[in-house]
Amino acid sequence: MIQAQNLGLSLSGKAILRDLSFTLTPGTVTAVLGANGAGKSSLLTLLGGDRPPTSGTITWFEQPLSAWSAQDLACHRALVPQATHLAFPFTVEEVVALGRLPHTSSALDRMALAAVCRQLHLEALWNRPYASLSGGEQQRVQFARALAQLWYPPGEAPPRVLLLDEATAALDLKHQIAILTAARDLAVQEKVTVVAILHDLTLAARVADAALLLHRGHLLRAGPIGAVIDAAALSEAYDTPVSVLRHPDTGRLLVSAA
Ligand SMILES: Nc1ncnc2c1ncn2[C@@H]1O[C@H](COP(=O)(O)OP(=O)(O)OP(=O)(O)O)[C@@H](O)[C@H]1O
Repeated sequence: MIQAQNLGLSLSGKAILRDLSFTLTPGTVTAVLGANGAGKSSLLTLLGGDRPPTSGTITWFEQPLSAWSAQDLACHRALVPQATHLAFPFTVEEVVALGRLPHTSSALDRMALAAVCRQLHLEALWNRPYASLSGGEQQRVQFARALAQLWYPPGEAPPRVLLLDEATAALDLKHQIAILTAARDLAVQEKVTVVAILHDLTLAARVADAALLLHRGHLLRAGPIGAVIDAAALSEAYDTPVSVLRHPDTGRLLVSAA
């Protein structure tokens, strides 16, 4: 369980996040929603331990996040950013292997790389130079790197956190669903806590169990996804009329500008 209590963040004298309190449950996917500049990426940097909050506390699996060492954190949480440009001429395999750097067993590293390559169907890209890939292909490789980082042998399931910062924004429909389904599987099957910033609200309604809706650094709404995907709350958060409909065949929620 991850608990955030009265979180605040100020940068360059500006209040970016104010008084956020919420709980993230292992085995679930939580979407972080909100307009540009609402504070979503800033919140992810706090949740991943990359920056301390200015006020408030974060507890990670019964321990203050500040008590986790950098090495321990690296073995238990992975972040996929919006885009990653590398200055070195790495192959895809070498980029995915970066995820194993915090770990110490080369035998397990090989198993992790083989498992992730197979799971994400990266065989055809495996020996290609990373820089030669399209933006969407690079994003899939970064996701694979994060999965390799969080990979443990069957039977071992330490607490883990996967943070996705608009990680599917550059992907086509099929790969968006594939990546978010893989993240969801990791949550359901291995009790990983997944937190994903998503701008596509229909996609969020489809893959997330819960959501945090930010508005100008405040938590406007938090809870089960069905309660947060609400026309009035979304219209306020995005400062534009939003409509929420239900697909007549699948029953899934569809969200669009009204
Ligand atoms: N180092 C900084 N100094 C001052 N202000 C900052 C700094 N970093 C971010 N901000 C501001 O904090 C606010 C929140 O930024 P953040 O990147 O968290 O928003 P976001 O919700 O992720 O936005 P987007 O959807 O556009 O990616 C923005 O107004 C941004 O300009």
